[in-house]
Amino acid sequence: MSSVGARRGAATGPAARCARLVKIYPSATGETHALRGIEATFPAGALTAVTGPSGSGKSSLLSVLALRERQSGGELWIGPRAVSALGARALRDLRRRDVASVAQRPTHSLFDHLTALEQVEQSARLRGADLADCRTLLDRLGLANRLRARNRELSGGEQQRLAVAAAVIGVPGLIVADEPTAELDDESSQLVLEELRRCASLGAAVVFATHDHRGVVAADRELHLRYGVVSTESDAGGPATASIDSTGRLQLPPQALALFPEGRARLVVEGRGVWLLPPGTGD
Ligand SMILES: Nc1ncnc2c1ncn2[C@@H]1O[C@H](COP(=O)(O)OP(=O)(O)OP(=O)(O)O)[C@@H](O)[C@H]1O
Repeated sequence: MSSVGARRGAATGPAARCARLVKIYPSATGETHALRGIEATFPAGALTAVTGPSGSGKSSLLSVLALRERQSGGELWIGPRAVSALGARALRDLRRRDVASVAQRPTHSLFDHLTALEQVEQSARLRGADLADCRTLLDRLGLANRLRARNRELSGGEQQRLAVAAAVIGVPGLIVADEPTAELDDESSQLVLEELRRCASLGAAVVFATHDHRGVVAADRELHLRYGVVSTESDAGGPATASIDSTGRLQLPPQALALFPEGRARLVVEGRGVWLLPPGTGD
């Protein structure tokens, strides 16, 4: 059984959770604060779509979640384990067996010298999965006739489906995919989303970034990022709720922000709610 989350049905606690997560990229001209205190939970058995405008921090969040990048601050728990407390060996084991990722550019997740079947078999071996499942999986993703093809012989869409296959074989507890349907037509997109759904139904926590309406519709929940924080959260088809972080901050949507040109508000706590009023206005 995976150490990350519940497997084979019966989903229980979160497969991953982050609190006050910060990611800062240093550069010659200064620092970019890509994540500014993310608070989020990624439940086992659920498909979470991470959305938001370009530059809002989706890929940065996914890279940290997938253990490809270390956070600059805050905490990330994978299953019960705080990532900041893990040594190199424990991290490597988690990456191999429990956390799978599909990079935004599929070739970054693939090896040029291996055939499609060999790529998936390699992941299967690392996770102790049954090698016989590899062909079936590639078949489900529409790649049955590309088993012996190498990357350079595959189309962008085929590479993307292959990267998904290598990530999901053996159903690791946490599957992180950066825009896994970006290169795909409707039919192939459907195959990928069905495969991610199958993994969730087997107990994996699936987290994927998307600009794609098809992806949002297929997900159980949506986390919407703006300026490196979770702006709103919603469950499938339900209303979005604004996210309030552990320090009490919440992000106003742009249309509400326009009501406060001075960047200040008067807070009136009343009964079960709170009024947010431009300074100087009456009750
Ligand atoms: N390796 C890096 N070095 C420096 N800055 C980076 C790096 N990666 C991302 N950034 C910056 O961090 C911010 C968030 O980028 P990120 O790629 O996480 O956003 P995104 O929401 O995934 O965008 P997109 O939808 O365009 O992929 C941006 O300002 C980006 O320029």
